[in-house]
Amino acid sequence: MKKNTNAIMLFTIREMMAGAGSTLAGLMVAKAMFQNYFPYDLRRLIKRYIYKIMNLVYPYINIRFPEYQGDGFHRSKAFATIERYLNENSSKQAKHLKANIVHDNQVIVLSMADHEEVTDEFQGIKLWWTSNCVTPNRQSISFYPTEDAKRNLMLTFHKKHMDIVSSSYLKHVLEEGKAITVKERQRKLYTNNKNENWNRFARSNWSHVAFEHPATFDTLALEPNKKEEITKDLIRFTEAKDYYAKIGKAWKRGYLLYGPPGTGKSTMIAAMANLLKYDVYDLELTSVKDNTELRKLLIDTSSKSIIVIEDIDCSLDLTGQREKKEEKKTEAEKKEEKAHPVKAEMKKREENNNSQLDPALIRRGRTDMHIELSYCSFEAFKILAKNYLDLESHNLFARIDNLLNETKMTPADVAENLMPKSTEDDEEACLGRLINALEDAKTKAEEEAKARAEEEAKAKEEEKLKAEKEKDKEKEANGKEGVEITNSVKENGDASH
Ligand SMILES: Nc1ncnc2c1ncn2[C@@H]1O[C@H](COP(=O)(O)OP(=O)(O)OP(=O)(O)O)[C@@H](O)[C@H]1O
Ligand SMILES: [Mg+2]
Repeated sequence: MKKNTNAIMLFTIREMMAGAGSTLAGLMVAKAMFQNYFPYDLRRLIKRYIYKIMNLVYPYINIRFPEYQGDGFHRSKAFATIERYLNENSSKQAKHLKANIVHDNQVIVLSMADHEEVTDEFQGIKLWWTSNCVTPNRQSISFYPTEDAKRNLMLTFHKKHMDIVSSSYLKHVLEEGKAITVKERQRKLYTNNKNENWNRFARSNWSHVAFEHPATFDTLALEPNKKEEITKDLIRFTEAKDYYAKIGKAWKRGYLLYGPPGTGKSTMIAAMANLLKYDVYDLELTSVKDNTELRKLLIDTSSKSIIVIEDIDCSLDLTGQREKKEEKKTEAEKKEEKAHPVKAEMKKREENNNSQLDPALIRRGRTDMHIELSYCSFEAFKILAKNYLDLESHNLFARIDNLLNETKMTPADVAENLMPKSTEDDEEACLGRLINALEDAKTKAEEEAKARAEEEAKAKEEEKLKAEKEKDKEKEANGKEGVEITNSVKENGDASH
């Protein structure tokens, strides 16, 4: 039964083909006659008049955007951008769509299938876009690879709208298309840290992987008003292209994020990248040879990118100040650092605060906004409790609020305590663990403060004793001198007599 159906279908097509064949044959004969019996000049004249008449009766203008331009090897950027723009409309309007699977088989992007038409409206005018595909007619057998089908997009509109189309519609299509491309593209995390797998012949100085950090401003534990201030600043910046051009300033903005380890500096960078849909360039300054290389790296970044320099205070001594600081270290300090390198590194990181940085680096213009990320506040804790336990309130919150006021704990440590460690770990257990950790931290801090106070008191006592001894010594010395003076006075006195 099924076989029969197929057969009927085939028959019908053959019928149509036969009909079309006779029409085509008729046209071919007419064309051959036209070419054989009319002299060249007369043919040209006739063609010109035919076009003129066509122009009079056909009031539309067609603009064709081929997929490949020039050498035929490079896909036209305009084509790709227009395609993106049309995808937004076509997936709602067109009945035949093509599915393109992108981003490692994770995302399906629908686009207009060949020979589909969609309408668009702009400033009250109507325009039509058609997608065409011309397959080369191959009549001979060739050993060479076959030529691909040529695709193009055709824009049709009434000729009275030519001004609007050329002055604003095309610009609008390209800008919208670009914005959609940015929104949908697989973002990348670039790094200039060349490992052993580094391809020496690669054209770029950056290597990259897909950027897939899930952090967002919603999940970032930070006071809501600070969050709002930062996100508003970022959005204002992205929308200020014309403003930057007007004031003659390069369209870039520097943010200095500072704070102890585990307070969310790197997390915030990921949240910024996700908010703006920008690529991230992780610039490892210690791998940069000199200024020329740095400049090359910066030139080689794409637009819409966030360039991150982690631990800027530790990675490069821009003014040689750190070297001087190193030189000033006492032998004992150097020995201590060698014996406990991890502790020394932690200390260095703890010193990572605003005031320790080279002023040239953090002055306005280089870094426009300074953002301090600090120990976990109660507001920040509430966000973490929502993220990790889906909890908005609990009777243990008040206790945690008090403890957070009394002791310092980084959001990283709070998060670690809140995270359920087994299936039996319920919210009560997680909050209880955090309370224990906070109490431990408080006791430890108190003990440390006590020990420090004792040490300070001891040092002061020692200092006092030392000072007293010095004084005694001085007195003794002064005493001797005094004696001598007395003697000399006496001698002088003697001499005067
Ligand atoms: N403010 C925060 N909001 C949400 N999660 C946070 C926050 N701070 C820290 N975390 C959690 O702690 C982990 C470590 O934080 P992150 O790497 O952002 O800290 P950092 O400030 O960059 O530290 P470092 O100075 O060591 O680089 C993150 O993966 C995240 O899970
Ligand atoms: Mg970090």
